Amino acid sequence: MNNLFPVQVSDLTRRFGTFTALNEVSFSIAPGETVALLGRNGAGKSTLIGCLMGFMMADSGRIRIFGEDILDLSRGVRSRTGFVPQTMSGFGTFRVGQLIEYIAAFYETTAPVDPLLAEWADLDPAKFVRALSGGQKQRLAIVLAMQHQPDFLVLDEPVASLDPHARRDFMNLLGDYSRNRKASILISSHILSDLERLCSRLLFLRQGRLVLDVRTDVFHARTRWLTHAAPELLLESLPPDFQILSRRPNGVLVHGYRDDVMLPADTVMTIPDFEDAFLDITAPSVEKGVA
Ligand SMILES: Nc1ncnc2c1ncn2[C@@H]1O[C@H](COP(=O)(O)OP(=O)(O)OP(=O)(O)O)[C@@H](O)[C@H]1O
Repeated sequence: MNNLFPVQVSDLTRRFGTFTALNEVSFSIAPGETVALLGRNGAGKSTLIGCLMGFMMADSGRIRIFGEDILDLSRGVRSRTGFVPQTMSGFGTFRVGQLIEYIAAFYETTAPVDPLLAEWADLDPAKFVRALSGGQKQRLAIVLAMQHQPDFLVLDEPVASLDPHARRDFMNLLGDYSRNRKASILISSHILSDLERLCSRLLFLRQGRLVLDVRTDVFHARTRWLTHAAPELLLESLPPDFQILSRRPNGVLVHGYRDDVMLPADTVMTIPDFEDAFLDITAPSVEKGVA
């Protein structure tokens, strides 16, 4: 693992009683990378995010943020991180403008909110937080997490309550932010089309395990459905570097596909749609026999 990566997660395991919510998860995030955290309900995304943000302790494994252990982060490193929760709660008695100033003080930020972010959020600073709609609260949560221009930003389903206009504009804003600032971004969302467009890397979690960690362009170039009337023949012919992600009665979804591999005659190769691939890769029923 590259020591210079701002985010390094190694062999992270988190249990709740006898249930293992995260199972030896390892990955890192480079500067300027926007990484999608993908998985069904209960796959472990929020647990992983909780550990990454220091809200929750892992049972084993290690997290380093900008070279520091998550259990012992300096104020300097904390001020380089930002977090957008699924829903914003509390602070109802603050006015929007007051809360923005209050949170900015923790980061020792004196600069005003970036005009593009402020324009996108379109919030009335005089309004009480308790009087905001769900989507407006989510916009405020985003402003609070990004106003100090973090170098590592984590977003846990940040767009669920945003309308389609606000969602599209925010995704564009986030893409520009990551490119311009070279920030490392981890985002979980169930809106796959957004993640496919925005993210340069994909992490697929299934039942607490990281089953695939891949660059988005590589995923598209090298993930294929292979089907054959005699699927056992097809399976026997697959080279060891083809990772089987999912099985169906007549074939397999593989990652690592190359054109130069000889497959049985009449093998049909198709390019999976991203949503279909997600459903197959993350389905718990395919656990058996899958790499
Ligand atoms: N405090 C807890 N006590 C017991 N089990 C928990 C606790 N928190 C989470 N879990 C379990 O851990 C697993 C992972 O939960 P987690 O919230 O991380 O999933 P998720 O991928 O974020 O799901 P979603 O998409 O629904 O938000 C689930 O099976 C959940 O029931």
